[in-house]
Amino acid sequence: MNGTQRGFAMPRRPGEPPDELPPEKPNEPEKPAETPLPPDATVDLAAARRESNIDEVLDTLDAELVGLAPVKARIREIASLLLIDRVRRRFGLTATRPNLHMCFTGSPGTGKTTVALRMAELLHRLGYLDRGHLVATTRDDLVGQYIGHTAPKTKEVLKRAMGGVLFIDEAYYLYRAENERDYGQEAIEILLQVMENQRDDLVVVLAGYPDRMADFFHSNPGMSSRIAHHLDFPDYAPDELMAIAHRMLERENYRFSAESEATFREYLEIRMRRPLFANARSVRNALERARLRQAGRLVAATARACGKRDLMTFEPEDFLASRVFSEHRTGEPATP
Ligand SMILES: Nc1ncnc2c1ncn2[C@@H]1O[C@H](COP(=O)(O)OP(=O)(O)OP(=O)(O)O)[C@@H](O)[C@H]1O
Repeated sequence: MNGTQRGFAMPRRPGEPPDELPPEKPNEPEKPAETPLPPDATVDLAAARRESNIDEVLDTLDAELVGLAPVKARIREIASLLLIDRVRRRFGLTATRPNLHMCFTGSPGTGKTTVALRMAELLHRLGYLDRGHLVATTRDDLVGQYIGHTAPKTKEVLKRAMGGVLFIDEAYYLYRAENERDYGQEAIEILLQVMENQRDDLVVVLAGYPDRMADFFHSNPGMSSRIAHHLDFPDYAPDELMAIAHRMLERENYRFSAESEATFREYLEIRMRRPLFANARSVRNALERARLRQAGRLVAATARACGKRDLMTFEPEDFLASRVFSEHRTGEPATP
């Protein structure tokens, strides 16, 4: 359907599926290059690597995320595989495109969405995905509340994600074992079909807590068999969280005073043991709140001139005013 025809299309009735997904392409071997290189030719892999611009994405990933060495290593492996596939095609060597659907397990705030975003960019640069964008979803984006609503909803999301990465956070909520007629099952079936038949156009990343993902795969072996890569995102240790905080501050032109660094570390050690702790996301939120307090402190101190150093520096009171400290002192229950 071209753009003009679409403009004159009849409005959809409620519950009627939207335009169908793009036609399925069988996962055929890649076509060889028009004129393959002769068998005795050689290719400069470093130049091929430069041309694809993948190092830029890999360097961004390194700069952006502290730690996560095994995750970064796996991403480099996938990048190498796709680069070699490209070079093979230049020699007329065919191979089916690798399955790249993935599962990212880890607690909230461990970097799963950020890595999925960089992955999408990388796959685009290597010619695997046409667009390389990320569509982040949860059950509510895919599953309807009434009969007939789920298929159109799921297909609409899939259509938006075509050419990029579809990220499904807490994917296990799609499946509700206690309710046989849950509409989530319908979404899973559509996803399975697209993951199999249109994997040249879309990479699906399922994300969530490790134990719940394991249960989900146990109940949905079809889904499990379509996942090629499992990447684990462990919780961060206090030193890593401090390194993350430093990196965040550096990017925003802030810094800790010597005393406030120790206060922030103490804050983190308490916060980590309380409910709803979300790793790097909690670090980000704590720094945002400290920024607010620092601004209040500076504006209130009208008797004192304010220099660049003051504007950049967090002091202990910017953290000590946090509820985490007061609740810790009084033993009150944690608040989000
Ligand atoms: N290793 C890290 N180094 C630096 N920043 C990090 C790291 N991991 C996560 N972050 C930052 O923490 C924030 C949350 O990360 P992200 O959204 O990728 O986590 P997530 O695992 O997808 O969490 P959620 O499931 O809650 O969305 C982002 O701002 C991200 O840049």
